[in-house]
Amino acid sequence: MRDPAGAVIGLDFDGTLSPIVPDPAQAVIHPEAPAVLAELGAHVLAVAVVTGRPAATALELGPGLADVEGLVVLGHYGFERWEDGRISAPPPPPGVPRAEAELQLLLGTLDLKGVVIEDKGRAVAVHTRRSPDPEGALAVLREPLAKLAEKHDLVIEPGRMVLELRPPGMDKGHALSLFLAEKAARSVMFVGDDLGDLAAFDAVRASGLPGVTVCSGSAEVTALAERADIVVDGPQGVVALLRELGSAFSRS
Ligand SMILES: O=P(O)(O)OC[C@H]1O[C@H](O[C@H]2O[C@H](CO)[C@@H](O)[C@H](O)[C@H]2O)[C@H](O)[C@@H](O)[C@@H]1O
Repeated sequence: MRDPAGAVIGLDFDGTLSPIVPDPAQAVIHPEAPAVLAELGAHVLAVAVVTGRPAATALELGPGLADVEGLVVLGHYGFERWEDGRISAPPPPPGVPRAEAELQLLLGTLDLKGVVIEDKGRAVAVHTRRSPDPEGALAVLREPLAKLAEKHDLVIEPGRMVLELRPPGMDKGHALSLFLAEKAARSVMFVGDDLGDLAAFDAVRASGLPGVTVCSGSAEVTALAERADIVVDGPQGVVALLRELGSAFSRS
């Protein structure tokens, strides 16, 4: 609060800026989030959305985000970077299309209702939220998906009613650490809701900077709340907290 010009604010997308919905393609950012981020962005060193989504998808589902001055989107857990209208990323890993082709066959043999594949380009996610028994379906999928990931040099990223097969070598913690160093941040706040955000919480602690971790709370994930400095009530609570911060900076 004393030095906003040195602060980096990192935010997850789904479940943090955007309420969880059954169909990933229908997710949409909280309507007030872009304006609130724009106000915050005018005071702090940098605002970054750090997400498992492809950066372009986060921007599509977050109309108004691209207009937030100075905003950076670190997509695919940090493999991709969107800034000033441009995306940079390493070449996509060959294992993903191969794993996806086998995944279709695998799901055909398992006879699970309501299980849906999300083709993310550099990764592939298997969602169970729309299954009659989402947790049960996850339990059935865990082992065969782990084997499939290993076969194609990928790793499993578990999330809210989802198992994702993605390339190794990057996570939100590493992405946030690199960003803090690049910006020469003097303090940091990270807001997240899911297991993939724990690495970013660790990065906040490891940075040695004055830092605060915020959990966008839900009944679905409790591990994050246990590790957070502050717990707020889902995306509505996140937006309220960010609005309060922005207003406080504007007053001072
Ligand atoms: O890092 P994030 O921004 O939190 O992205 C993580 C995953 O989010 C999406 O799935 C989650 O949100 C969906 C829409 O609300 C929901 O239907 C699903 O159950 C959640 O797991 C997204 O579809 C994944 O690709 C992201 O990796």
